[in-house]
Amino acid sequence: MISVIYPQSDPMFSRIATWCCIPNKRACSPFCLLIHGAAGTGKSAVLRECRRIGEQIYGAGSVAVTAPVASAAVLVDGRTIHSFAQIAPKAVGEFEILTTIKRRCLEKMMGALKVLFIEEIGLLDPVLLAELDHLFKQFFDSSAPFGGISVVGFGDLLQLPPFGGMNVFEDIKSLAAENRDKKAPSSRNLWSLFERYELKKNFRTRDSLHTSTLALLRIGAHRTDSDAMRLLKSLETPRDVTTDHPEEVFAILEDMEKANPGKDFLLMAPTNRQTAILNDYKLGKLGHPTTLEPIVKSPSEVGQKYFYEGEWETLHLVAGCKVMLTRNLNQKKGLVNGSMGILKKINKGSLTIRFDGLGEFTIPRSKYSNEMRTKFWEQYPIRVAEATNIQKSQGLTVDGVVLVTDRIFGVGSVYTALSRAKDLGLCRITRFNVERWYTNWAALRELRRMPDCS
Ligand SMILES: Nc1ncnc2c1ncn2[C@@H]1O[C@H](COP(=O)(O)OP(=O)(O)OP(=O)(O)O)[C@@H](O)[C@H]1O
Repeated sequence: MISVIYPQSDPMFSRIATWCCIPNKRACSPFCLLIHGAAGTGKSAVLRECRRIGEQIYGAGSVAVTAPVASAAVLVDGRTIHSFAQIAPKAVGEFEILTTIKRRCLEKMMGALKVLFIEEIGLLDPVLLAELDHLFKQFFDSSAPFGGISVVGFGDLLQLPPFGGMNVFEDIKSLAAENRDKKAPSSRNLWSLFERYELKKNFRTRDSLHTSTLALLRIGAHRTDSDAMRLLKSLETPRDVTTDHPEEVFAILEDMEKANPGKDFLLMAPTNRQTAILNDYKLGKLGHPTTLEPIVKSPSEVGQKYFYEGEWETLHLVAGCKVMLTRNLNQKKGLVNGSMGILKKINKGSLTIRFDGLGEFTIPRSKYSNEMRTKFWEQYPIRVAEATNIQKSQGLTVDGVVLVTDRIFGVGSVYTALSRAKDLGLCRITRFNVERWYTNWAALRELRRMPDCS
C-alpha cells in the first residue's frame, strides 16, 4: 500500500513552508526557488505542506499548484500549467498578447495569486516557463519577473527529462526563441533567477547502502563504486528474460510476490509497447476483457460541475486484474493516486475494487475534461497495473520493483524506476546492461552551478 503522508510531523517541512510563504524579507520580494532532492526525499510532501501553510497565511487562491503534465498534477491535487494559465498546447511559443476576454477568465484563478508551485518542474518545457512569465507580466501589469509572483519548482532534474527533450534550464531555440525575442524580450534567462534548496533525508529508502547506491546511480557514479555495482548486479535475474516471453517476466514477479507476502510490487517496462504486451498477456490469461469507453458529456450537461483534468482513455478490464487508482479519491481512507488493488467486479455504473490493506470499495466514474476544458467525459479513475511504463511510475512509492531492462535507454530511466522502491532488495532487473543507464549530465552540471540556499 502507498503510505499516507503526515508531513506536519516533520519540523523541516514547516520551516520550508514558512520560509516560502510568511511575509518576511524573502517573501516581500518575490523569489524563484527549486526545491530538489533525490527520489523519496519528500518533495511532494513538502509541496502539500507549503500549500497548506501558504493558504493559511494568504487565504484561498494565493497558492496555485500546477504541473507540466496531468499525471504529475494529479499527485498533488493540482492542475496542468496549460489549464491554469489557459495556454493551449498549440499556442506555446506564440507569446500572444493577453486579451480582455482572457484576462477576465484568468481573474478568478489568478486574482489573489502570490506563489506559483510547479510540481515535477524537471518535466517543464522552457518555452512554457517563458510563456508563463510573459502572461504574468501582462496580467499583473508588472515588468518584474513573473509579474512579481514567486515561483517555486519541486522536482529532481536527474529523473526523467521533459518529453520534448529540452531541459527546463536550457535556453529556448528556433521559432519559439524568435517569437520570444520579438514579442517578449524580457522573458529570457528566467532560469538564472532560480536558487536551489536541497532536501537530503530519504523517507522512502531507509537502508543506508540502498540509499547510497541509488544516490550514486542518480549522479552516474555507480560504476566507480564497487559496493554499489555489486548490489545493482545482484538484482539481475538468473535468466535474461524479455517481453517476447511475458510468461517468464510474470514468473519473476510471482516469485517475488510469493516470497514476500503483503508487499506490493510494480512491474515496469521502458516502452509503451512493452508495457502493453505485458498488460495484454496478463488480461488474456484472466479472461475476456470488457471494454469500457469514456462517456462523453456535452458542455451544456456539464454546467458548473467541476471536472478533473485527465487523459482520454478506453479501459480494458477483467475481474481479477491488478489496477491502480489514478486520482486522489479519499486521502483519509488512503484512496490516493497510486493505490493498488484487485478488480473484483465490473458493475453497471461502478467497479468493485479491493485495495491492498484498505478493503473493498465501490468506485464510480469520475468527471474529466481536457486541459482547455472544451471536452468533457466520465471514466473510471483507474488503469490496469499488471505492468506500467517508467514515465507513469514517476512519483509513486512501492515496496519492490521488477524492471524489464532490455529496451532501456534515455537518461534517468533506471534511476527513476528503481527509486520507486522502499527496498532495493525487493527489486529485480532482467538484464544488467549498465552501459545503457544514462545520466543527465547537463542537469547535474546545472544543479552544481545553481546557487544553493539550503
Ligand atoms: N515527513 C515524512 N515522514 C514520513 N514519511 C514521509 C515523509 N515525507 C515523505 N514521506 C514518505 O516518503 C515517500 C516519498 O515521499 P514523496 O513522494 O513526497 O517524495 P518525492 O521526493 O516527491 O519523491 P519522487 O521524486 O520519487 O516523486 C512517500 O511514501 C511519503 O509518504
